[in-house]
Amino acid sequence: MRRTFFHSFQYAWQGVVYCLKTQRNMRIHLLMAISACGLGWRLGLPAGEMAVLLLTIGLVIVAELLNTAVEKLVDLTCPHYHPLAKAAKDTAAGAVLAAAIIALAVGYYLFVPRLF
Ligand SMILES: Nc1ncnc2c1ncn2[C@@H]1O[C@H](COP(=O)(O)OP(=O)(O)OP(=O)(O)O)[C@@H](O)[C@H]1O
Repeated sequence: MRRTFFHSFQYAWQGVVYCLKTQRNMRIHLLMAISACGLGWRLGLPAGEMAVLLLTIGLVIVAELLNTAVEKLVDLTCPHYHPLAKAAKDTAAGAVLAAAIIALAVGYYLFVPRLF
C-alpha cells in the first residue's frame, strides 16, 4: 500500500490519541507537562532552560508511548504467562520510571530555586 506523508502522520497521531485514551499514566504525564510549561512560562525561565524542560517532557511522553506499544505487542503475542513477557513489560515500564525520575530531578533544579 502506497502511503503519503499525510497518512503516516495520521496513523502516528492515532497512536498518540489511542495512548491518551487508554493509558491513565499518559494523561497524568500530559497534565504535568502542561502544568510545568505553564509554571516555566510564568516564572520566565530563559530559553535554554525551557528547552531542557521541553526535552525532558518529550523523554517521558516518548517513553510512555513506547511502553504502551510494548504492552500491546506482548498482550497480542503472549496472552499467557511467560517470564520473557514479564521481562519485556517490566523493562518497558522501567523506561518510563527512569524518564519520570529524570524529569523530577530536572523540575527540582529548574523550579525549586526560583519558587523558594
Ligand atoms: N503475559 C505475561 N506474562 C508474564 N507476566 C505478565 C504478563 N502480562 C503482564 N505481566 C506482568 O504483570 C504486570 C502488569 O501487567 P498488566 O498487563 O496488568 O498491565 P500493563 O499492561 O503492564 O499496564 P497497564 O495496566 O497500564 O495496561 C507486568 O508489568 C508484568 O510484570
